[in-house]
Amino acid sequence: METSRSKSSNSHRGVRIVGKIRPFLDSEVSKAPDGESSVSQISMSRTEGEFASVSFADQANGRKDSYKLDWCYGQEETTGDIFFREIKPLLEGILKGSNGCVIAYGAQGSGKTQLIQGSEENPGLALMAISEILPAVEELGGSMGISCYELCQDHIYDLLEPKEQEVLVMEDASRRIKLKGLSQVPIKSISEFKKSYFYGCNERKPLQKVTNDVAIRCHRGLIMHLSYVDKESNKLCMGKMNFVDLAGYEDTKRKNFAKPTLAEIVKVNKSLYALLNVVCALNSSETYIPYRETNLTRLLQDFLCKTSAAILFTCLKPMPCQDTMHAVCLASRSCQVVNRYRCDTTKSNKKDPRIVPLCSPINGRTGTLNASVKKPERSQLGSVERKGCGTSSVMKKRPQTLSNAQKKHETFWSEKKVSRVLSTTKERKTSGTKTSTINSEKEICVLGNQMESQFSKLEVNDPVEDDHTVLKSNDDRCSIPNGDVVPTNENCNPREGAVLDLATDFKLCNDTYDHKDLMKTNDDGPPIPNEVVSTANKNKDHKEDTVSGITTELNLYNDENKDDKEQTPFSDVGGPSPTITEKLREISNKLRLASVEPTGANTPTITEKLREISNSLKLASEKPIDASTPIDRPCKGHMNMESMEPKTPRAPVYLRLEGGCRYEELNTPQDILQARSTGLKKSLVQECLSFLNSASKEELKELKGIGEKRASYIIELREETPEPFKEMDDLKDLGLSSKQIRGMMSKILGDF
Ligand SMILES: Nc1ncnc2c1ncn2[C@@H]1O[C@H](COP(=O)(O)OP(=O)(O)OP(=O)(O)O)[C@@H](O)[C@H]1O
Repeated sequence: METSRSKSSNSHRGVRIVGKIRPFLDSEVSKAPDGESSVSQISMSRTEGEFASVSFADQANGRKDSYKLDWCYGQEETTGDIFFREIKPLLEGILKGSNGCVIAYGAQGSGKTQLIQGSEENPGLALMAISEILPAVEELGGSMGISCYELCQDHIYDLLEPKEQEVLVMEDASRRIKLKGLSQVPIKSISEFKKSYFYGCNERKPLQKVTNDVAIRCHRGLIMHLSYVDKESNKLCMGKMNFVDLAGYEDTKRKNFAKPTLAEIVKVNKSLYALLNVVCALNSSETYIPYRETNLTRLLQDFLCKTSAAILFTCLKPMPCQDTMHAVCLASRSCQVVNRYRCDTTKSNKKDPRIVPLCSPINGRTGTLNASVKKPERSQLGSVERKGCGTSSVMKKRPQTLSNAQKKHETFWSEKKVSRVLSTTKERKTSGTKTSTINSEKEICVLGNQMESQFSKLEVNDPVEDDHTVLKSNDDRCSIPNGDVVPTNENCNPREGAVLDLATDFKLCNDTYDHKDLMKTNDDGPPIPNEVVSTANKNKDHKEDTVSGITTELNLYNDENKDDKEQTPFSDVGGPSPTITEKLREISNKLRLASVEPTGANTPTITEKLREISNSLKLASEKPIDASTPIDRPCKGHMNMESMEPKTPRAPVYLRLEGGCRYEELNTPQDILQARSTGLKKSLVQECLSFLNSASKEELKELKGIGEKRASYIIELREETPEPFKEMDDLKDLGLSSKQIRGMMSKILGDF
């Protein structure tokens, strides 16, 4: 009879995943008096030499979940059947000097120990194997030995010769695994084997466990070592076979475990995950196999590799239970049949090679899983339940797309952001008695720069449109005023967003100026009324009017904030309130007008214009104001409405620059004459300098103190730099004294 393994072994690459449904126990049958429970709700279908699928009927939901495995054995099939079909073919390889591994995996009480170890009466696979190998090795003139170990909480202990030290997993120079401290007991007969194995596994406890007596959930293993000298090649032939009875998989989320137990289960599950990841990686022919995750996988490294043959038995209880379904689902993910499918689908995923779209050939579900191996986490253990099968990792990757909860979260925060803007607006409305204005050059420059950059952004992304189309949204407009309309991500288009950003910046900008040290109150000075701005901008050209318009806008905006009763920056008295967006749009249009006008080399920029205005503002603010000054200073908390009204500009005044930006008003005729003569002197000096920069050599030589040498030198300087003389001090380079310079200049200018 051809074994199922031999049929499918042609395509077998890594670890074969085989299911085994154990028979019902008497206790399980007796629970249901009518015998209903004995009718298994687990069903399986097999395609000889291909695969088997295990299905769980979920009667509550009326659906059936199927998981694909390499093969599956039913309740009626005995351990002998399994040995004949699955293990016997393996033993041939072991006898030839290769390694083999048989692992029993599944939920608690699913029949793992029974399958591997069995009992005297019902021998398990290990006993059957040794019964087969031992006579063969003796025939070859070789010897056999066994080692038994227990793996508790990721520590390995020797069961046959218990010691204080735990067994260490080490690698030799050729990267072969050495288990330092694990004893090897020679076996010459089956009875010796039974004695050592059954006593070692069932009776004897490792020394550490006796003292601590904590861990009860452990993996247990039996390694059969065989060696003989091949008579043909005269070489030593060594083979190993590892039978592993894993601790039962338990879902930590389902039951309430005590703390030490929970920690123990978590450790067990972690190692199971690591093992299945290794199996996955092998079955997917991955280059990296994650052996180093746990001691279990490190220990099994020589048995779970491409040169060794391995079978993972997934033991199943006959009645469906959550742990069994988890276990078979995880095993199915590692199954090579599905992994072939996965390999095909990976090709189509070019964007992210780590993410593979999954679709179980059986249940047709899709999912996104991480092909890279991660350390398993407790929370992830339960999350794989009833998901699509087939991945190179049993770990799930966080979905790339946003879940509803995440979307809600993000919407919440974006709404929060907008409401923060609104609350800032409201705060401004109710902020009480403070009056504010932009009153320093720096502030205006900053604001100018901000607005220029903001509007230039708008210019690029936001071509001029009809005013009414600019800020349309679902709800007529997306506006901040009065907090009536709350813009959200959903109902604001990008254009509105841009304006909103601008509005936010604008408000932030003004918020900054709300700060105490930037405010003009009764304590530290008067607010700057509009008329000063108007005066400062009077007689300017159209462009300057535009800029002053902007300034007026800003002042209006600030002046609106002055109203301690209304304190509504966006509302006017007796009419519908223009929105901030409308105001900003107006400013935007004015700025655009200003920016599209042809500008000469000397045309001042908006910032420069604003700086000019700032200077004027400074001048006004620094001027001492006496009682007769027509500008009323509002008391703190009271708005001076008079200052809001348009005023006839005062007569122009003469100003004298006193270094930097400080101006001084000139009142007496003497002051005015002095100021004029100073200006005249400066212009005469400029005339002299331009003469020196342009006169011919002959003309230069006619000047006092300029001879042949100096004239040639001046010409040389002019060849290097077109205008070498820009200030009086530059003349000192010619080696002239002050007296000589004065004489030279009087010659140029002639007598007055
Ligand atoms: N093939 C079988 N025929 C009859 N009884 C079986 C078979 N397999 C398992 N059993 C019985 O089922 C029970 C549980 O089996 P076993 O102890 O092997 O499970 P386990 O998965 O090793 O449990 P644990 O995870 O607790 O070690 C035992 O009483 C065992 O006798």
